[in-house]
Amino acid sequence: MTARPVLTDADFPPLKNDLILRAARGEPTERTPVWVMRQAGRYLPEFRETRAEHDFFRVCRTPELATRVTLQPIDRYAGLLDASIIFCDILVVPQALGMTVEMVPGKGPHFPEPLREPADLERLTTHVDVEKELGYALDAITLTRQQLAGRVPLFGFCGAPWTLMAYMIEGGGSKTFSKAKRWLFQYPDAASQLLQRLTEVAADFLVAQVNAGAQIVQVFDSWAGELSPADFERFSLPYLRQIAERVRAQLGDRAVPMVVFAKGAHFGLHALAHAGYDVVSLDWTVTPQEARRAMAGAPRVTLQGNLDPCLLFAPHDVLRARARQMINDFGVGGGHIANLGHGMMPDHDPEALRVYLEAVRDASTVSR
Ligand SMILES: Cc1c2[nH]c(c1CCC(=O)O)Cc1[nH]c(c(CCC(=O)O)c1C)Cc1[nH]c(c(CCC(=O)O)c1C)Cc1[nH]c(c(CCC(=O)O)c1C)C2
Repeated sequence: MTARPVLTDADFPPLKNDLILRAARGEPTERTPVWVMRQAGRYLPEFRETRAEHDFFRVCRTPELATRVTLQPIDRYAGLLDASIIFCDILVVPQALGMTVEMVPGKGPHFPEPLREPADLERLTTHVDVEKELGYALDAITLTRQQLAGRVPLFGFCGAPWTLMAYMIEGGGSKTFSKAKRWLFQYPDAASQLLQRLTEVAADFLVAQVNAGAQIVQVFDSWAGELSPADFERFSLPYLRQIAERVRAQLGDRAVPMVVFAKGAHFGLHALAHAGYDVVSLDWTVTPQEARRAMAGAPRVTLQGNLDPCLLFAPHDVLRARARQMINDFGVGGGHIANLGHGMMPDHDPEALRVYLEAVRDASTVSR
C-alpha cells in the first residue's frame, strides 16, 4: 500500500453548513438540504469552457481542474446548495482495474476492449492499490475540501458493482444491457467473481476518499432497474450491502453517512433500507408516500430525491409548484434530502436550477 495520510476534520477549515450531514443521520433540520446529481456538468457554460480545453478524464486526473469544476456550481449558486460532489466518474474504477475507457464527445463512455467472455477477467489487475491507481481522485478531494473552506460538505462516490459490470461488458451505455445480463445467466460464477472484485475495489476507494476528506459518500447503481427483483436480490443487493459493511468496518469511528441510489429498483426499497445505508435515494417514478410504505418495518432511513429532472424544462411557476409539492410530500423538519430523481442534463437552463433550489429553500424552511 502506498502510505497516504489519514486526514480528519482538524486538517480542514471548520464546516459552516452541516445540514445535509444532520439530515442523513436522521436529525432534525431547520430546512431541507438540497443538492443535485451532476451538478458540475455540461449545462454550465463555465464547465463547457473548461471541457473545451481539456479531455474529460484529463479533468478528472488533474486535481486543480477537478477542483475548479466541482466548485463552479457552489460559486454560481452561492448559499443555495448544501453539498458539493467531487468531479470524477464511476468509470475510473474499471480504469484502475486495467481497462481503457474513453469519453466520446456527444456519445458518452466507450470501452474499446470490453469484457466478452469469462476468460477476459484475466486481463483485470488483481489487488488494485486504490491509493496508487486513483490517487489523483484522492488528491482532488483533499484540494476541493480545502478550497470549499467549510461552505458545504463534500461528497465522495463510486459506482455500484452491477452498474460497473454492465459498462465493462457492454463497452458503454446500452438500451437493453443484454450482453451484461447474458453473463449473469450464462456465466453466473464468473459474474459473481467480477461483482465481488468490484465490491472490494469500490469499498477500498470509498474508504480512501473519506481518508482524503470526503464527508459523505454515495454509491450509484444507475442500472439497478434493468434487473428483475430476483436478480437485483442476487446480483446487486448483496454487493451493495457488503460495500456498506466493509466501509463501516474499515472506518470505525471515522464513519461518514452513506447514500445508496439504485435507480429504478422500487421493488428493492424495503431491502435497501436494511442494507446498511443512512440514506436511500429515489428516482421520480416513486412517490415519497409509496417509498415510506415500502419501507415500513425496516430501519428508518433518510430519503433523498426525487423531482423528475425534466421538470427543469417546465415554466418556472410549474417548476416551483412541483418543488413545493415534493417538499410537502416528503415532509419538512428532517428525514429528507432534496435532489432530482437523476442527474442534470446538458440542455438544462442553469437559471431553472436556481428556481428549483430557491423553491426548495422557501418551501422547506421551518419557521420558529
Ligand atoms: C459531467 C459528466 C460526468 N461524467 C460524464 C459527464 C459528461 C461528459 C463530459 O463532460 O464530456 C460522462 C458520463 N459518464 C457516465 C455517463 C452515462 C452514460 C450512459 O448513459 O450510459 C456519461 C455521459 C457514466 C456515469 N458516471 C456517473 C454515473 C452515475 C450517475 C448517473 O447515473 O448519472 C454514470 C452512469 C457518475 C458521475 N459522473 C460525473 C459525476 C460528477 C459529479 C457530479 O455529479 O457533479 C458523477 C457523480 C461527471
